[in-house]
Amino acid sequence: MPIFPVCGALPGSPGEGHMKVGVVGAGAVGSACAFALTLRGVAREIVLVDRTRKRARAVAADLSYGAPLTGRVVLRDGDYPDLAGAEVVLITVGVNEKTGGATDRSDPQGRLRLLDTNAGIYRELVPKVAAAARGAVLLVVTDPPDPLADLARLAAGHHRVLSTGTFLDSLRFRVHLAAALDVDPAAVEAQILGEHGTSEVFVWSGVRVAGVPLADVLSARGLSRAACVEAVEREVRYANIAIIEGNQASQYGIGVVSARLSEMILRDEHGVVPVGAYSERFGVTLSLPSILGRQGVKEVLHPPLTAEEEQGLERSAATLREAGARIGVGAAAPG
Ligand SMILES: NC(=O)c1ccc[n+]([C@@H]2O[C@H](COP(=O)([O-])OP(=O)(O)OC[C@H]3O[C@@H](n4cnc5c(N)ncnc54)[C@H](O)[C@@H]3O)[C@@H](O)[C@H]2O)c1
Repeated sequence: MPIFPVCGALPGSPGEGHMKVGVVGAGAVGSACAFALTLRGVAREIVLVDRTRKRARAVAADLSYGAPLTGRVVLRDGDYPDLAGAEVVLITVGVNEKTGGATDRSDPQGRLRLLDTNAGIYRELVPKVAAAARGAVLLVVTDPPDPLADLARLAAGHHRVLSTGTFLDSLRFRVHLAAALDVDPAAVEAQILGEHGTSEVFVWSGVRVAGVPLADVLSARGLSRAACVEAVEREVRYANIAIIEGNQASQYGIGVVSARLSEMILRDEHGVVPVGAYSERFGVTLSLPSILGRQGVKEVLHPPLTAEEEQGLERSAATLREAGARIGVGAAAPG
């Protein structure tokens, strides 16, 4: 329901560029997603759903008071049926790394430690989301997003399911490379592929600064590649844990990432970013550079990789297939 009484219809009309986005989960991440969606002017209507309705209502009300300075958007709290007509639904419910005990840098399981608990929540909730928001693209934000996207795809009964995957990791990669090289992150092209988790693959062979290969930039400055790799990977791999140690939850970066992905989908932009989608080749959801449009991933691109990176991607896929098997998703081995 609208936070405040509405006289007349909500802006826009469903099916005519209404741009309705659902955010399921109004915790730290869901609130940050709704905030970023509001600031970017992505949607005309944002519906927040949480098991604690009061929380969703409070977040929607809080954002509503800033919305007149952003764009024309109506924010509401709601229940699952209120997601009807949404074109994109972000799913952010579940335990986070802090409450789920996934903040140990030496734990090879990493975010996969949250899988069993969050899979239980997804089994119950995704059918309700899919029944209400029939044509929507579902964007899985909850950790670990890749196996949960596989579960959500089966529970929803369609393929319009993405995981935020390694888009955020890739931005962290760009930001730390840019800091190391003292350049604008916008000039750095760099990607992380595979799992949003400990088996992720840094594609060092593809790093460019305004088209110039990293090796050339480093050698022109007399810098060591090994030192750069070690320092940047350490920062990026544990970026979430460092944030949680200072502020309980990693939320703002993923909020902007989720809003930007929603925008690419709603506007049928054909943006190309590393995002998690089911891969026939790997038999599981994992991140590869993907062309995003109104129905989700339109096409996946396979960048050239070194033999080592290729092996890393195979290992990442195997890790995710094992995780899927653990929750009964039973991803088939690739043919
Ligand atoms: N994909 C990424 O890159 C990324 C980044 C940061 C966090 N995350 C993940 O996002 C998730 C949410 O994190 P958070 O910090 O917002 O947690 P949080 O505890 O602040 O919020 C979770 C919300 O989910 C709601 N919820 C829980 N179970 C529910 C259910 N069954 N039905 C409806 N609502 C329910 C809770 O009421 C709460 O409001 C975690 O899994 C976290 O690890 C993912």
